[in-house]
Amino acid sequence: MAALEGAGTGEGAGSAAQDRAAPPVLSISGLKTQFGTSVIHENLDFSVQPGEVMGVVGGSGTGKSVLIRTIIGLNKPTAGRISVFGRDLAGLNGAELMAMRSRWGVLFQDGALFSSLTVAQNIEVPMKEHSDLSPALRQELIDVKISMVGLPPDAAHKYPAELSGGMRKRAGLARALALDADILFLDEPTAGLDPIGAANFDILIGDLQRALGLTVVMVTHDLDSLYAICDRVSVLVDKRVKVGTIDALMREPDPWIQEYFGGPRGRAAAGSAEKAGTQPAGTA
Ligand SMILES: Nc1ncnc2c1ncn2[C@@H]1O[C@H](COP(=O)(O)OP(=O)(O)OP(=O)(O)O)[C@@H](O)[C@H]1O
Repeated sequence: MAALEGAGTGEGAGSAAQDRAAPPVLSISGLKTQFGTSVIHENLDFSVQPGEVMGVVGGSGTGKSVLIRTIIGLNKPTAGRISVFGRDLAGLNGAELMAMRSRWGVLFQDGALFSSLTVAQNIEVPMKEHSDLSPALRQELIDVKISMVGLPPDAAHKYPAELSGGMRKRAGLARALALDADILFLDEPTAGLDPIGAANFDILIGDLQRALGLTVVMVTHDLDSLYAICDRVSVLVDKRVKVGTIDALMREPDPWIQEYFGGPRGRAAAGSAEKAGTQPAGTA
């Protein structure tokens, strides 16, 4: 990883506002994850800068979802250190961890909404858990979040089963942003959407990232998303991570990386990004 970390200096497609000189928002060092005898990550090191959109890719089973779950504390690292806003997560007490959790939002693949709650009630869950806002203020904020993710106002009273897949993802995003998060973790946000729905969701994430100054860490299989909104990409391969701009990664001899970015799908995504005038990450 070290050879590539910070390899590209060009601004990416996502967030021109990222500050490479500032202390990282997220810093991972020597991370090892093991389940029984199965080692998933070995000695991972990487960091994410404020305002950066970091993609996370890798073959099936390389531990992309486990990485996100480990960062947000749902899985305990076997070894290594995870720091967010300069604080080692392992050193936080319960109250500090709770406060830290209110600074990030998470959107899992299926939106992970509570099926027995309406969209408004789903968005209200983190507000109730992490804030002492009055019910009236919560209601006002819920309306703002619903509109922010491009849902119609009447979506507030609908149950997840009454929404399309794309709308469910938007509702999940509204819930992830319920508390004005600084960091957004997204696990396969465009999975299951048709290409137009996926492209629209990428645009929404890019717009929100810029408008709110978010730092985004996004697991994806979607090459179009990588080109459209990511500044750099972390590739999980052989239990390790290689981090760089797409441009820098394409110079990596690793066969999986070559196939992924240089294969037919990678070339098609690069071609459509060029046609659409989207600047591929790190090729400035
Ligand atoms: N709690 C757990 N206990 C044991 N093994 C686990 C656990 N969670 C994940 N794994 C294993 O860790 C490996 C990585 O899983 P993960 O879901 O992170 O893969 P992924 O890279 O996200 O894959 P995909 O692209 O297919 O979704 C898999 O082999 C999985 O079976």
